[in-house]
Amino acid sequence: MADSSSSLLPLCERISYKRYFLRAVDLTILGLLFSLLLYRIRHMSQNDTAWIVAFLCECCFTFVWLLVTSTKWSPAEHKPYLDRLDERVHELPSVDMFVTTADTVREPPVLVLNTVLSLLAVNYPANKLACYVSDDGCSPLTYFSLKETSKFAKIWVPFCKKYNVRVRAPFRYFLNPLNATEDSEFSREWEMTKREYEELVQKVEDATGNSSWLDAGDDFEAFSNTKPSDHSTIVKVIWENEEGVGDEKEVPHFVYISREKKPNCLHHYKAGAMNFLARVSGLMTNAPYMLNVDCDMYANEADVVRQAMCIFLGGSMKQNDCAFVQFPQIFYDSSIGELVVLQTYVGGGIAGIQGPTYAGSGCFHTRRVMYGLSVDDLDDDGNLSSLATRKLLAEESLEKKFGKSKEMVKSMVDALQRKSNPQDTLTNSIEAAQEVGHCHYEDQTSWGKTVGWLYDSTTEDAHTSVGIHSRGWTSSYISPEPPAFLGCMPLGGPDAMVQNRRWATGFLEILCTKQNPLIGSFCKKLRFRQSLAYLYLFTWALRSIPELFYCLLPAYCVLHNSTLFPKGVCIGIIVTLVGIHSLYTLWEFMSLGFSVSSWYASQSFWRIKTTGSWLFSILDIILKLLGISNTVFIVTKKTISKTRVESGDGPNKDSDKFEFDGSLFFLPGTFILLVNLTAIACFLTGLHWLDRSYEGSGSSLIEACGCIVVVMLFLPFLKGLFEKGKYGIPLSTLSKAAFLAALFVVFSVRN
Ligand SMILES: O=c1ccn([C@@H]2O[C@H](COP(=O)(O)OP(=O)(O)O[C@H]3O[C@H](CO)[C@@H](O)[C@H](O)[C@H]3O)[C@@H](O)[C@H]2O)c(=O)[nH]1
Ligand SMILES: [Mn+2]
Repeated sequence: MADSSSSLLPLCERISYKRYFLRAVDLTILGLLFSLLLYRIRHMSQNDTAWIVAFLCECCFTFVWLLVTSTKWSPAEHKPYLDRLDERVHELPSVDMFVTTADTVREPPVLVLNTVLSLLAVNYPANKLACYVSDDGCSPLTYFSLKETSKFAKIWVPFCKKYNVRVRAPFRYFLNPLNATEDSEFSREWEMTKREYEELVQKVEDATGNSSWLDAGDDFEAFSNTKPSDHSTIVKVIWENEEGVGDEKEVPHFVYISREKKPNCLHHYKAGAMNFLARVSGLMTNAPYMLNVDCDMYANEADVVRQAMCIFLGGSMKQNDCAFVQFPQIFYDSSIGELVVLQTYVGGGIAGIQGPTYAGSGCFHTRRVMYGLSVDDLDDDGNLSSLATRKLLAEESLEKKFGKSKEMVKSMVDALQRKSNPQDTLTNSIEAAQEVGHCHYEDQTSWGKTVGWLYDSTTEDAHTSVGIHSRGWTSSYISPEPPAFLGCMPLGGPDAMVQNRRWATGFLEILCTKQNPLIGSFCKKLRFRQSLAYLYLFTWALRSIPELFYCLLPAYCVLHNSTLFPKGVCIGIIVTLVGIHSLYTLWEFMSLGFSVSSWYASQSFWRIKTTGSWLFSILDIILKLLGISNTVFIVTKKTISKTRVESGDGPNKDSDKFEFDGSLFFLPGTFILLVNLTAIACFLTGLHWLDRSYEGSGSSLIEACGCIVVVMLFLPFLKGLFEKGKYGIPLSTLSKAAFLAALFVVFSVRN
């Protein structure tokens, strides 16, 4: 274990950034927002309803900016020192690695097997690793492709380690051609490995859609007569690294699991899958640390596990309160830099308070914390305090908390007391593993409530995260270059809208649970600014209402001939506000290597998703609270990118066309566009002066400019008016929007 001699340099360092200039910009924006509010209050009596609505919207924006300023105030991250780890830690702890998959169509098996290969090949002793794949689709195809993967892994893992390959997901590695000047042994092995990989892909592709191989033996019997939503638990040890000594040629343990599913039995989506993974791995290897990645997020950095260990084994006792280490989610196929920017600046800011939020993928958790421990349950030396031991380890309390399996309870006790007693052979635990995968196993236990990944939100990651921080733990953020994990993201369009709706719905659901950050801050151990940071995230959906109104206000004012913006020199407040905010966000994008067009696309997409997806999140919650329908987790569609890895590994910046479909998501945006276009047309033709006399206080060029800005923000919709096929707005959406726009225009002019 770690040599804790105090004279030694630490394994990691916390770096905090002061960012004085950016703080000044944040405060300036806040100041301008308050001046605007003040101006509105002083001129309230001279203006009409539009003025009040604008004031209310701006109150919301100011509140959000307060949260943003507090969140971004003091960013921090951790820097690991791998060489020091190698010098000092001779016995590395074990790590169980979890991959979840759910749907072979939306998540192509070739993508899943690449993620698995990248994990099996990391630079870490193979006898300290185990990889578990949870398949919520109960698909024989997934199982088949993983079995084939385990054969290829015996070639791939030694190859990667021998030549110190950097990118260990073959689909990315083989995109780059072989450098001809390399030595011939390497060339031969490279060619051979590539051939083997292509054969693997071919086998998997042949097996897709052709089920004759299902009869290939008893091994697939468990899958006969199963449906993704109705089947018994399946646990298959695909590869067991017997008597592993951590040699370079070894392949870590590799297990396939699929928990039981029955109609009418809640399975809690990914959170349920993660809890089953925690239990099965507890029974089999019981490693003190668990890595969780989504099936598309391959390890792009071979040293990633050792990097995380630098934090956990950091040396000082203070590090004991680090519950998890989160790496940012970076994407290899997206032109939208938005999430990267959000993670760097907002995520980095949260990291400087109590620690980053758990983001669902690319995260190392400590098993004990996931079993529900609080910081107070530990003594200074990291052992369970005597009080906690009494409280936690009483036999009946354990059963009530963790379920009836005796083996499970034993593994829990071992994990809580930091004794890892893995089974001699994994196959011994198969029976117990099947028991804990029963769909009623969690009934009346604490799973999903205080133990494991938390239920009742479609963003189980954020929910679990706030639960952990509320128990007093901290977390650490590492953002190495090149990125440790890379995944894929849907480009702007229906898939992205569905995903954003799920996130915003999930966040709002958390506000309705016991993990509401305000409760956490006042009654538990969530730090105040951390709770504000969570509040910033969790109120995303609510922002759709003021944003929707604000996109309609300029048009309303032009049509109704009323004033929206300050007059005279005070218009400078709005102009400066928009100018500074645009430059600030542009700088954020460009500082991370994104282009001006990517910034523009993101500003536009932000408006589109706020008024589209997030509005429906509010509806989701209302329906859930009324008991009419429950929220669902729709898996995001993932595609295998065929573009070459460029030197910097940055995201590709091609294809930024926005796609549409007939869903209601695109109705509000189309409506906003039509309304604003009508208002501009009316302004240009002078129609708004026909009805009434100009009294000096009506709308002017500035309100019309507001309409132009809105149209510019909804540019993908404007283009969509003239495009055909998937890039065009469907006629059904267009006609509904036109009808609503006509009502709006009549309402604005008559009112
Ligand atoms: O019933 C389910 C549904 C999903 N998944 C898995 O969950 C992961 C994430 O699903 P995905 O569709 O990729 O969601 P994203 O929105 O891309 O993912 C982000 O947001 C989710 C919360 O909304 C988190 O769970 C993810 O970890 C996080 O990366 C995937 O590996 C899925 O296979 C399951 O195992 N079972
Ligand atoms: Mn994903």
